[in-house]
Order: sequence, then C-alpha cells, then structure tokens
Amino acid sequence: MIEAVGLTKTYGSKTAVYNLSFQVRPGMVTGFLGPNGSGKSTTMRMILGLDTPTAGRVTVGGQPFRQLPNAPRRVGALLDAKAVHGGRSARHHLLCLAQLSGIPARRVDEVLGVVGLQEVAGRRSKGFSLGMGQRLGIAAALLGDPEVLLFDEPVNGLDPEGIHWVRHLMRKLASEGRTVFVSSHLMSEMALTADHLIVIGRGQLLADMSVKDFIAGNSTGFAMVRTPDVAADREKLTKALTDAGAQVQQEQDGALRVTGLELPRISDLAHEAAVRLWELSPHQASLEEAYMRLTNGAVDYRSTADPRQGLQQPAGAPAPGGWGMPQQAPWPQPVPQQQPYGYGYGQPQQHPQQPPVQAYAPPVNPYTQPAAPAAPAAPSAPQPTEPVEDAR
Ligand SMILES: Nc1ncnc2c1ncn2[C@@H]1O[C@H](COP(=O)(O)OP(=O)(O)OP(=O)(O)O)[C@@H](O)[C@H]1O
Repeated sequence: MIEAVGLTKTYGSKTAVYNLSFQVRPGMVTGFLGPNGSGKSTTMRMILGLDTPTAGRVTVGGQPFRQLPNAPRRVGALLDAKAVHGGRSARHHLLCLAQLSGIPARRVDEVLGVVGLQEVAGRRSKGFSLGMGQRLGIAAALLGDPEVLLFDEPVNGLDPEGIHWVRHLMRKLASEGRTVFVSSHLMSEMALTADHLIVIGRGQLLADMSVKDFIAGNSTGFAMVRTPDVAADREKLTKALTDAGAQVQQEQDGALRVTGLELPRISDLAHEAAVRLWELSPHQASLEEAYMRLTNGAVDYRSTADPRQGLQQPAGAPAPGGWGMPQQAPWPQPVPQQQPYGYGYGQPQQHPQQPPVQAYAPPVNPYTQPAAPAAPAAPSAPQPTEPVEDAR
C-alpha cells in the first residue's frame, strides 16, 4: 500500500503539490488523474524518493521508499521511458538494472517476453520508437517482480494493440494482489482499466473514490429520446418536457437528450402530447465527461482558436509568396471560436459538441432512411498477438 499524508512540494514560489493525503490499496488498479501540471509526476517522484517532500510524508508498505529494504524488488516504476542509455541494447539496459538490484539475469529474458521485445532485445534503444521505449520501461518496472507498481502515462505512444495489452497487464498485476498506481490522460482507457481514482487539480486532492462513484457523482445521467422525423412532433415534445422542468438538447441526428426527468415521466408526457416515441433509453455520462466537469476549474493550460491573422488570402488572390500552397484554404472558414468545456456545478450538462436546440439544422434521421442492403457480416476481430505471459 502507498500512503500519503499531508504531502506538499514547493519549488521556489511554485507549489506543485499541496497537502495531499490518500491511500493506494493493493489488489486494484488506482488511476491517478489530473490536468497538465497538476502534480502527478511530482507526487510519483516523491513516492519513489526521487524528490523530498517540503512537508508531509509518503510511505510504501509503511516506510519511506528510501528506507525500504530491497526497494527495487518491492517497487517497480515507469516514470520516464526516455531515461535510458540509448547506446545500450534493450537486453543490456535491463541486465544492468538487474545486476544493480541483485536480480538474476534470466529474469531479463522473461520480462522482454512479457513486453513483447524479444525480437529487438539486441538493438540499441536509441533507435526505438516511443511505443517500444514504453515497453522497455514497463519491462524495467516488472524486473524485480515487485508488489507495488507505479506507471506514469504507460500507454503514451502505444498502438491500439499495445494499449489493449497494457490494460490487461495492469488488471492482471492487480488481480495478483499487487498495488498498481497509474496516471493517464486517456479517460476512455482509465474507465476500462481502473477500479479506483485519485484526482488532483493544482496539486490538491479533488476526488478519491471508485470509478463508478466518480462518474455518478460528477455527471448527470440523461435519457435519449427519439421520435419519428416530424419537426412538429419533436417541437411539441420538447415543449412538453421543458414545461415539466427538463432540459432538452437536440443531437446531431435529431434525437433529444433529456436531463431532469425520469424515463416514465418522459413517456407519460409524450403520450399526453400524442407524440410517438421510437427510442427512450437511459444513459450514463462517460468518465471523460465527469472528469471534465470536476476539473474544469483546475485547468491551467487552455488553447485559443488560431486567428491566422494576415495569413488568409481572399479567393482569387495570389498565393502567399514562397509557400507553394494551393490558394484555397484546405479547411472550412471561418474557424469557430474554441470554447472550454462548459460544465458547471449544478448546471445541466452541456455537451461541448452539441448545438443548442435553436441552432439546429435538421440532420438526416437514420430511422427514416430506406432500409440499406444488409451489410456483410463483419469478420471476427483478429486476435492481437499478445506478448508472452510472464513466466514467473
Ligand atoms: N523540478 C521542478 N522545478 C520547478 N517546477 C517544477 C519542477 N517539477 C515540476 N514543477 C512544476 O510543478 C507543477 C507540477 O508538475 P508535474 O510534472 O508534477 O505535473 P503533472 O500533473 O505530472 O503534469 P503532466 O500531466 O503535464 O505530466 C508544474 O507547474 C511544474 O512546472
């Protein structure tokens, strides 16, 4: 188990982590989430004794990392996959780490197999792709067969097969009773991998709870309502629902996204308004939506739209000198102003890509299209070539 109590780290006038207290328990995958610069890597470095807390403490198995007997055999970590001597081969790099930690050399080939790098084990790591480097970093973390594992952005640069593999590896390690603490910005992946979440913003704890509770507590469920493609019916139903206190947003495909009313009530109101329903289904928001809503106020770095001032040429004008570009801008104009996600506490959830009802241009309702010829059956998904199982 990892335990932080009042953990604080300042760099000069910058407070990277402030008064963080949490526990990371064995037997589950704990996701560590937070916007860029929120203090995740700093926290992980303090767990591993690479940074000294300004205040508070963090222990692994009850002791500070630096006081842990045989620490490399008990804690494995992937912090920075690029922190490798590029002139060494993958096998040589792992052999060096193994020798430093008193780990038998045969273990190197085991972990090379686990991460799927056997074929390139003799190649210098400076020629490795980002994903291969990540795999090598994961191999290093597994080397000592540790009971506690920390992974900082382990799927960074991995291809879909690699992401799938990491997900299963994390879950397997946790199912063996290990403590698995993993940071990631990939919410869809975290939703599939993690059991528990610790979320920080600007160095402070925002949430410490199960994934299920996090989504339920930080998002609003909604009903998807689909009517026949008759604008008058849709408007009638929208009015009836709004009058009853619901918030109604129209989706691109004409469906209505309704919050604030239970499904039976929506059904009754549709019946009273004499509007037929083709769909009435409950939906749970995604982890990404819940995360956006929770961390909206703690984001330090937000993008603005690119105004490209002085770069746009009127149609027919000569191309800008020296660019050798076609005169027509290759993107639709004008570029819309990018808005930060607009979730606010207590506000109806506003999906950033959904236009408000008034701005709606009728889309094609797939339910009104003539039946398309049956598509050929999709071939079964090819089985990814899994790296060989850990031979321990
Ligand atoms: N050695 C350092 N010296 C000064 N400031 C630092 C140092 N390390 C981190 N910081 C600052 O502390 C804050 C937290 O950084 P940290 O790398 O821990 O964030 P993070 O959550 O891991 O970010 P990201 O998601 O972008 O990796 C940032 O503002 C960063 O600039």
